[in-house]
Amino acid sequence: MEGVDHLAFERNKAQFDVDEMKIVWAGSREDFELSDRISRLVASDPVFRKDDRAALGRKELFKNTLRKAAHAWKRVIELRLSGEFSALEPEAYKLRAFVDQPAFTDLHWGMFVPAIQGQGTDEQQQKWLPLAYRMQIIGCYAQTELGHGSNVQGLETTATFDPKTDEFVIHSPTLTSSKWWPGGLGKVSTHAVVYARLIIDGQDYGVHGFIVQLRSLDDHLPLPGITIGDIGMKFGNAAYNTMDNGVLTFDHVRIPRNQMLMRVSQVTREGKYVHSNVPRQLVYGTMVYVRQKIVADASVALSRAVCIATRYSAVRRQFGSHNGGLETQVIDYKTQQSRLFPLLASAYAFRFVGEWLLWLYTDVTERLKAKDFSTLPEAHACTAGLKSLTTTATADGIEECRKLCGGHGYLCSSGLPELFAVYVPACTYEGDNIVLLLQVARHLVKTVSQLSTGNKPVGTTAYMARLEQLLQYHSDVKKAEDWLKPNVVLEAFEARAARMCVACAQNLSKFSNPEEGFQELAADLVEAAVAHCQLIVVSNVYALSLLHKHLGDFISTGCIDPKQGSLANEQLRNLYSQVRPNAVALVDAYNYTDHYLGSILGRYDGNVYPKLYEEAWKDPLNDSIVPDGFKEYIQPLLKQQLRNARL
Ligand SMILES: CCCCCCCC/C=C\CCCCCCCCCCCC(=O)SCCNC(=O)CCNC(=O)[C@H](O)C(C)(C)COP(=O)(O)OP(=O)(O)OC[C@H]1O[C@@H](n2cnc3c(N)ncnc32)[C@H](O)[C@@H]1OP(=O)(O)O
Ligand SMILES: Cc1cc2nc3c(=O)[nH]c(=O)nc-3n(C[C@H](O)[C@H](O)[C@H](O)COP(=O)(O)OP(=O)(O)OC[C@H]3O[C@@H](n4cnc5c(N)ncnc54)[C@H](O)[C@@H]3O)c2cc1C
Repeated sequence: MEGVDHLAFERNKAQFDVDEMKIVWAGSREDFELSDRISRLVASDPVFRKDDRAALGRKELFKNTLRKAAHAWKRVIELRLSGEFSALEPEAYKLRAFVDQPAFTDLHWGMFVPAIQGQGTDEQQQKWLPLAYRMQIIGCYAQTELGHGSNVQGLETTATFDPKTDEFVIHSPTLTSSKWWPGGLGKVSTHAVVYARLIIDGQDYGVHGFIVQLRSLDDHLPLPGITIGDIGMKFGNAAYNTMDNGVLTFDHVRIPRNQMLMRVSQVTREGKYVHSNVPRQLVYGTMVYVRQKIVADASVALSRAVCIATRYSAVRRQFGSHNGGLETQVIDYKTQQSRLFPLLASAYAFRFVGEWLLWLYTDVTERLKAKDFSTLPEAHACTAGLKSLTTTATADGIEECRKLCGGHGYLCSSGLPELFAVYVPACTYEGDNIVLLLQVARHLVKTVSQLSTGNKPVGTTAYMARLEQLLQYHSDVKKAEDWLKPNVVLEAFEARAARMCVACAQNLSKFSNPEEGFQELAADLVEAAVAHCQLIVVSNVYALSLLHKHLGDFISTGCIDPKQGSLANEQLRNLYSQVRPNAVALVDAYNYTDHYLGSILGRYDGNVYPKLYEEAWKDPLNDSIVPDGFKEYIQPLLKQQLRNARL
């Protein structure tokens, strides 16, 4: 049977309505129709072709990115995808997603514009946003330095107020203060939001954001006192090398006072520092916004990998032929199912948790407008924790999908190597995942310690209010089906997270210096934070596979016993059998075009082998039958062997 038939057969097995599921995945019928329209539009546009990417050198790749970005912007305007004011509309965002190539525009729209929106005064917004919305200026987010990234308070760039001229002097005092990493900075941005230490009259007021023009709007040359370049090739071939991550130094560059972003705190004409009645952490607001976006995108990246691995696993056959019959589809191996189906479930779970986090983020944004800052710590902990959890699981999941596709998964034409290389920095950028989990742990430990003062935990930590009950809890699961009850699963996860947090809090209390204790117990704290974040995401299959993976936690905290652990495993196997006939339909529900998937192994028609064979011949090495270099390097060897043989 040919691959084409395999997938048609698989699709016929589905026990649910795929079209309905497409709408569930998209969020609504309107969202589905929009995604469907835009993905087809991108797929049919030759400028957005991407199958030639792997063979391009850096310069060609980058020029090609500029071309795509300019064309994307043209299409946004022509199709009126940008709404009245900006490309931060869902339509434009979708177009960007389906173009599927990181570019400076991500940082312009994703960080520069939100930084001005969130941290600029009304006056500053009126001045800068129209220019940014029309892309008459292009901006980036210049926070990280060569010497400091995670430790934002450790940044060294200075912005010294000069009362004589009513200006700030932006300066890079050391090599390690060079801005290093900002995307879009290296070759494109005309402006940046630069994070620097505010110095007034010799006093250091900590890190603040400043709008700084970097390049001339006429000839694109760096302005006086500014040195900029690209930081060099990154992991993977094409992958993230479409982005000009940059290095930037300032030599006493002057900017007007009104270019400090002054929503959170201000510097007056007289050089007085005034802090508004708002938490200083609002300066970190852009990071919270992007972390939420990253969580929403995790399901997209994971689902692409899962779609490729699922379709290919249904097409691929190895072993098990009897009497000359067909070999077994690798998707029928229980080990394949136990590796693949939890990822399939995770992609769905992350899709829904992304929606929930968007709700949480929208809620906190509305509250902030009304000067209610009460949910800010919860929003920070959830965005940080879920960013960490989902990106780690997605990066690991993409790599697992590559392995699930055997040798062919290692070919660029499988789409998986590039997907991994583009995705994996998400575990580092916008906050290193461990550093972010430690932020969650701080929030949890604080929540536990405040219980005794009568502070009622809220939001995702509300379960801690039932601490006594959770500390007494022992699962009453008696048979495998009991693990299908959502409450049974949820309680086990709550009890495990609560016990791990309490254990950390108790161990911390043994240290006279809490900071020292926090450093010493960091590994346990990270595990408690993971347990809490997993609790936020749990759902049936996903929850049980997690429970199985972290069985040690559940047993060692006394939430369940080993027998109940085996029952969970038994139930998991039952669930895999139920998922099996639906697997291909479940990935079809993502509605991805072949252009977007960019994978021969994941083709909708399953026609894998002929296309793999065809693709191999397109490699530049196959342009000639005898390779360049044969005469210089191969022939002499062969002749030498011949001589030796004669000797
Ligand atoms: C052309 C066609 C059209 C195209 C249209 C396109 C449309 C595209 C639109 C959007 C695209 C979006 C996608 C964007 C893609 C972007 C790609 C990503 C690029 C990556 C960019 C970056 O990496 S930017 C740099 C990020 N850097 C970090 O994340 C640094 C990490 N470090 C920190 O965040 C912090 O310093 C810390 C969390 C580690 C805190 O350290 P520290 O302990 O020193 O804390 P502080 O003393 O500073 O503060 C302590 C106190 O504050 C609380 N807190 C900390 N952070 C926050 C926060 N963010 N919010 C609220 N509260 C916070 C902390 O909990 C402490 O609280 P206490 O109560 O005092 O305990
Ligand atoms: C592709 C890419 C794009 C980026 N784009 C931008 C951008 O547009 N703008 C921008 O400003 N920045 C950008 N960055 C920088 C990025 O935000 C930082 O690299 C990131 O925040 C991690 O910080 P770091 O490099 O200082 O890592 P480090 O903090 O040096 O991490 C190194 C190791 O130390 C560990 N570690 C650090 N602190 C602690 C701690 N307190 N406890 C325990 N372990 C710790 C980490 O877990 C990690 O294992 C980008 C980075 C990448 C890779």
